[in-house]
Amino acid sequence: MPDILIKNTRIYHNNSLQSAEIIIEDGKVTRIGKDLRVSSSDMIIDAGDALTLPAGIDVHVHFREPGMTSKENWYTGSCAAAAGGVTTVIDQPNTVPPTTDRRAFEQKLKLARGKSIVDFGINGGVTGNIEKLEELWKLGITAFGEIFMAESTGGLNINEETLEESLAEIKRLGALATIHAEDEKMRLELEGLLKGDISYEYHSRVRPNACEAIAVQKALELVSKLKVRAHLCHMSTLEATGIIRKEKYLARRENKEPLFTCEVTPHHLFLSTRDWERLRSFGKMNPPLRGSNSIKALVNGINDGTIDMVASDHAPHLESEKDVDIRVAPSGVPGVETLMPLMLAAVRKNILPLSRMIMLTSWNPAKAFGLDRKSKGRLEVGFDADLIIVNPRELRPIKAEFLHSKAGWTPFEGMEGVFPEYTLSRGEVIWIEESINAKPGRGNFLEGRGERSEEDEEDLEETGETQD
Ligand SMILES: NC(=O)N[C@@H](CC(=O)O)C(=O)O
Ligand SMILES: [Zn+2]
Ligand SMILES: [Zn+2]
Repeated sequence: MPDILIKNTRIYHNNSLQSAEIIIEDGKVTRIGKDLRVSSSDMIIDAGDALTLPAGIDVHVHFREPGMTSKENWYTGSCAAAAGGVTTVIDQPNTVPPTTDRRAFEQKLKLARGKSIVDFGINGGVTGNIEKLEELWKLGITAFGEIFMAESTGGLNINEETLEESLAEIKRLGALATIHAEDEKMRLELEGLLKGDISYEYHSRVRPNACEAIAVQKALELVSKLKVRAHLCHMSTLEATGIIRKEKYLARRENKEPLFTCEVTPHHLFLSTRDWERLRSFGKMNPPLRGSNSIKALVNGINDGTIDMVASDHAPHLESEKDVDIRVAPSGVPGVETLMPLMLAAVRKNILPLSRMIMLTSWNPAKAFGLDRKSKGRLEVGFDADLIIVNPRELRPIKAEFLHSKAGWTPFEGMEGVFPEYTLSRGEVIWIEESINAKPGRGNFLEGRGERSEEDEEDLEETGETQD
């Protein structure tokens, strides 16, 4: 593997931006300093005073393969990630077949290994398949979920009883549960009441703020009852932010780390119910577009530590599928390629400080999903050289024609983003001069903590140890 010297760059270190040089050997950052001497370096990148930052870790993508490859596949999805400065993704289980047993997991793993150009984890589905959860965990899934408390793409939602039983099993395994929190009863009731409503905003009304708040409350009650580690996906409301802030405060008051983390998506931060007119059915996603009060609360939440990370919920659907009646259109918007550009643009616009943006996109997701074990999430000696080089002053309009997802459109069309000039994954330059520079299949599978090789199992049997 070539060694790389990045010179003439600035990094965020000790609470400030500092000039630095970075040496990368065997895929890892091995030295950070000034005027570093290298006898021979295979490649020198002159960053021209641009910033070098940790690349993004997107813990919530739907790459659609197997089964829905007209919308996306592991190659196109991972190219979109790389071009947007994301070098690690975690894929969701609502594919066809859903990732709910060994066979489906192995099928997805093989496809991803053959095609992904970025490193990846795979989540295991929870659909009432309680007897399969242990085998999925041992196969190396990153986490369970997203566990659907309400209907969304794929129809994998489960009822409250099954949710509780599944969470108890996930606790027994010592694994992490990720939860799509919306209240299905309320949604169904409102769907009946709003039968005559044919406006686009209907979708925001049928899944109102309370629909999320009720489910978040329920989920957190189960988390504290069962003491299971959990992660709340795509938080979108003022109410949920309030509940989470309070629960975290109560935990910390007792000197405990909260048992849960949460994420917010760029579409809930930067789009609102005002965009229904522009986006029409293209603005349909779960949870739905929200009003300005929620957006303000989410911005406060990302700044004060209530929200732990941003994730894209990259949910590609084709234009032809979206450009139909609001009730018929599938829910979800693409976003893996615009996650980092939009967050960097938000830093540029003083919506949040750069230090916080780095935490939200790299270290916090790495910690919460156990990827720190895999040397992910920091620009530091010893960590994987998963890096982006960006010029934060270069705001550019987002245009679907330059994006890599098969979706072919973006809800952020025309909005400003800061795109990476280079993306490095384990020291390999995979995005440079607006082009992908990577072979399909170079991405590594990042197996989860439950992964046990057959040898491990035999060792355990011999020593008579059992798993806790
Ligand atoms: N967010 C969405 O509206 N859709 C997601 C599923 C999900 O995350 O709920 C999808 O897979 O299409
Ligand atoms: Zn979801
Ligand atoms: Zn999702």
